[in-house]
Amino acid sequence: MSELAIELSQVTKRFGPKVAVNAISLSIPLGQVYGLIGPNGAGKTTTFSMMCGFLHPTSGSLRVLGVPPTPPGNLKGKLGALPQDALLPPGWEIGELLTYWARLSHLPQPEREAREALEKVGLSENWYTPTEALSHGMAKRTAMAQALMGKPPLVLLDEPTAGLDPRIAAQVRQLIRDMKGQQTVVVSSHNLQELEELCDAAAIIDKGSIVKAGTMSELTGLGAEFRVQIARGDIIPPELTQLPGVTSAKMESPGVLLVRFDSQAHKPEEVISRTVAHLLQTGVLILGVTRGQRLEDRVLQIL
Ligand SMILES: Nc1ncnc2c1ncn2[C@@H]1O[C@H](COP(=O)(O)OP(=O)(O)OP(=O)(O)O)[C@@H](O)[C@H]1O
Repeated sequence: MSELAIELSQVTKRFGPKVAVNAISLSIPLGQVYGLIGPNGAGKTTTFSMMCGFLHPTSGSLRVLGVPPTPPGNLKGKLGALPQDALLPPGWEIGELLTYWARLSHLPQPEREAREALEKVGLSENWYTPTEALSHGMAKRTAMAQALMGKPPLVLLDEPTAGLDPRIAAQVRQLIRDMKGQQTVVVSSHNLQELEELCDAAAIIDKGSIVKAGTMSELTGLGAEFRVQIARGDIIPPELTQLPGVTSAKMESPGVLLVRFDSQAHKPEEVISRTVAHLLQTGVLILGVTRGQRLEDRVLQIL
């Protein structure tokens, strides 16, 4: 198997005249938590559905765990998926339903898998609850439990925390953190703080195309820029660009100095310390220093 969990090459999906996904190329290494970011209608769910093998691309090619994802049997037992609007069949108790699904996936100890998965999503008390009696959040957690059963090497989660209360959402985030390095997880969410915390890398999609992709550190500029909150004093940017490593310096907004630096040749701590020392020497008073930019701000800037 290749070192890539997922590889999309020039993948396009049309629905009649509508181009939902437009020539996307994407590589997701094994063991990463990878985020799909984008506004409503960007094409995230369509991309997910193609990765799961639920939809066939109009053109381009996909490889998931080294094989084409269609027909879906290609990935049997290797892929756990939480679709965006997971619907549970009526007339089942959830323990019974998960055990049935575990059997369908040929897991060796179906009932045990079902119990462990329900425990992970905080529903261990609900073994006998009928599917019709589940709240939206409980139904979502049941669907998530299905995706986790058997510890598949690849887990695709479309908006896993949307509609969950804060305590359960935090529990789901911890589950994803625990999978890091052991399973590959692709997760889409509109909660960008959540993705910033969880993901090793992400792609920002808009109108079916990737507008930016990279590691979280690249996306947030963590290794290449910092901001200094200025309380008082005169900033002379040309003086700052004379400092070793500093490539640009400008007032981004009143009281906020943005400094970019050459992260290949210089360590962040050295450039930051030199800059701060220079500012202090020239009588500038500083309120704080932050590295990079919040993912949310970055995404709003890009889209
Ligand atoms: N079956 C379909 N038939 C026609 N158009 C579709 C179909 N599925 C999706 N689309 C369109 O494709 C585009 C991408 O939709 P998609 O659901 O992938 O977006 P998304 O990024 O997941 O959005 P959201 O954040 O709202 O869930 C949208 O314009 C949507 O209307």
